[in-house]
Formats: sequence, C-alpha cells, structure tokens
Amino acid sequence: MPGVSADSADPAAPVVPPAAILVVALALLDDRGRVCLQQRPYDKQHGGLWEFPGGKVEPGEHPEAALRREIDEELGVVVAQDDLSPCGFAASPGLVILLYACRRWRGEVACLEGESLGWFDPAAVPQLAMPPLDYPLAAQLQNLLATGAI
Ligand SMILES: Nc1nc2c([nH]c(=O)n2[C@@H]2O[C@H](COP(=O)(O)OP(=O)(O)OP(=O)(O)O)[C@@H](O)[C@H]2O)c(=O)[nH]1
Repeated sequence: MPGVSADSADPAAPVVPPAAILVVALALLDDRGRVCLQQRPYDKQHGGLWEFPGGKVEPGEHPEAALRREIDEELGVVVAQDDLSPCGFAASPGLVILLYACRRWRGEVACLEGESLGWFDPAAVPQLAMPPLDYPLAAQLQNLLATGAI
C-alpha cells in the first residue's frame, strides 16, 4: 500500500508500540502440591499484592525464554523449557498475561525481587489480595489441577 511500510527489517521504519504489553507468569508447584506466589514490592504498582512470579516479555523475546529469565531473576532458580506447561491466560485492555505451570526446577527458591514469597494451597489462592488478572489465572490453574491435566 503506498505510503505504508510493513518492512520490519527496515531500520528507518517507525517503531510501532505493541497493542498490549505481554507478561508471562509461572505457577511453580512443589511436591506437596503448593504453588509459589510472591508479594509485589510495596513501592511498585499493585504493591503488597500477591502474584504469580514473572514479568514482561522483551521485544523480540520468546515468551518461554522471557519466563525462564524472569524466574531466574526473581526466584533464583532455573526451569527447563520442556517442563513448562501452558496453563491459561488473562487479559485486560493493554495487557495480556500468559500463565505456565512447572513442577521441576534447579536451585533453591529465594525471594530476590519481591517483598516476600509464600507457598499456598491452590484452593486458598483466590482468598489472597492479588492484582485483578491473577484471579482468573488462579481459577484456570485450579481447574487444570482438578482435571489432572497438569
Ligand atoms: N500480575 C499482574 N500484573 C498486572 C495486572 N494488572 C497490571 O496492570 N499489571 C501490571 O503488569 C506488570 C507486570 O510486569 P512486571 O511483573 O515485570 O512488573 P514490574 O513492576 O516488576 O516491572 P518493571 O519494574 O519492569 O516495570 C506490572 O506493572 C503490573 O502492575 C494484573 O492483574 N496482574
């Protein structure tokens, strides 16, 4: 179409911001079936609320690579790509969160960036104070656990 360049390889092409921020999050499950949540730092948006650990996908980054990077940064553990099971998603205007589940990791889980960490019975997670999209994510996690799908 005249006047419109769709050539993303053109260095002179304008940088178009994504329609939505893409965030990846992890339901890390221990051998007692508990899920790890972290409390957001008090000085950030949604400070003090509990969330599935994770963070924003960087431009050009694969979501699962972003998740593995974020989990290393936030919890200090390594998760293998093959151990990540897609678990659900939630969206609001301008934001999409993809949730994965994982039962195996390498290293000791530590609270490196959050205010604190907790291990919770998945059935108790909806009672926590969380940012809005973490509620539908928690519900999808519970459903998949109930069916044995993950
Ligand atoms: N988990 C979660 N995050 C949400 C929701 N709504 C919403 O705006 N967010 C925002 O989505 C972003 C998630 O990215 P992040 O985990 O990397 O956040 P952050 O503040 O640590 O990142 P930053 O310091 O790099 O900006 C945060 O700014 C968080 O406040 C929600 O319902 N659930």
